Amino acid sequence: MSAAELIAASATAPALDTTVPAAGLSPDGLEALLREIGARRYHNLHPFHKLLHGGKLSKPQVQAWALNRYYYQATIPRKDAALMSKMTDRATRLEWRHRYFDHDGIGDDEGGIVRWLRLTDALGLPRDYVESTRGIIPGTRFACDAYLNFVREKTLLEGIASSLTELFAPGIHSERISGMLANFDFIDDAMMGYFTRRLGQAPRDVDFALTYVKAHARTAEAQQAVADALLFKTQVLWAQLDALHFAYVEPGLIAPGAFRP
Ligand SMILES: O=C(O)c1cc(C(=O)O)c2c(n1)C(=O)C(=O)c1cc(C(=O)O)[nH]c1-2
Repeated sequence: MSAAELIAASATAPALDTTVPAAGLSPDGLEALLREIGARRYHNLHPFHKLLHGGKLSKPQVQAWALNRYYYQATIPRKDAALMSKMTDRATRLEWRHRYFDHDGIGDDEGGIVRWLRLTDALGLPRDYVESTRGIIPGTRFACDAYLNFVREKTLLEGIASSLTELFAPGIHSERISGMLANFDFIDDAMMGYFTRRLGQAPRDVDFALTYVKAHARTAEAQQAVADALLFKTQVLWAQLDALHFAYVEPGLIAPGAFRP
């Protein structure tokens, strides 16, 4: 689907109603609502991703994506550390802590952030420039910081619910690996290492988070907060791609100081 077709489809799509009924939902009813939010709002639908996975971007545009996405990667373990500080129960912390180590690394595992830097290295971006985050666009910084602040400020249940976009991540990761390998001659298997690894990690993460949310959101009010948290998170992801599209696709207005191909 082209960007124009996507825009036309979204203009005529029926509204998404995420109101939880006053009597509340069953745990499976809540899961169905969350899956509906993902089906309608996840960033796999964003035109920028269609361009990326379809090989319709130039190498400098792919560099801009990888450079900006580094800030999301670097925010995730900070977010998970903030979330863990809200877990008064040791068993829950023990369940969650591998998510932190998945990104920062532990023992022989170098972790996701280093795997991401291997991608930016191979794309020709200097590591100190990437790690400094000097070149990211403002929209990336504000969206990622909003996610971190959301988790800091909201309840543990809302924080866990906001991670549930990962329910939909394995699909987009597979699409990205195969699409980018097939469509860009400057991408190879090693550069997709971050996503290949996530294919095994994300399903395990969401199993726990989804079970937790279904067990703990037992009132209509709590279920509404969960649905709202997931919606918020889809907006965190969407806003990053809107900003990238605006700066590096069209109209091509790059903020002062941001990476210029
Ligand atoms: O490539 C993607 O589209 C994508 C999306 C998401 C997501 O849905 O938030 C995550 C990831 N990747 C990812 O790699 C990752 O480690 C991750 C952690 C989280 C989270 O909210 O805790 N989301 C995501």
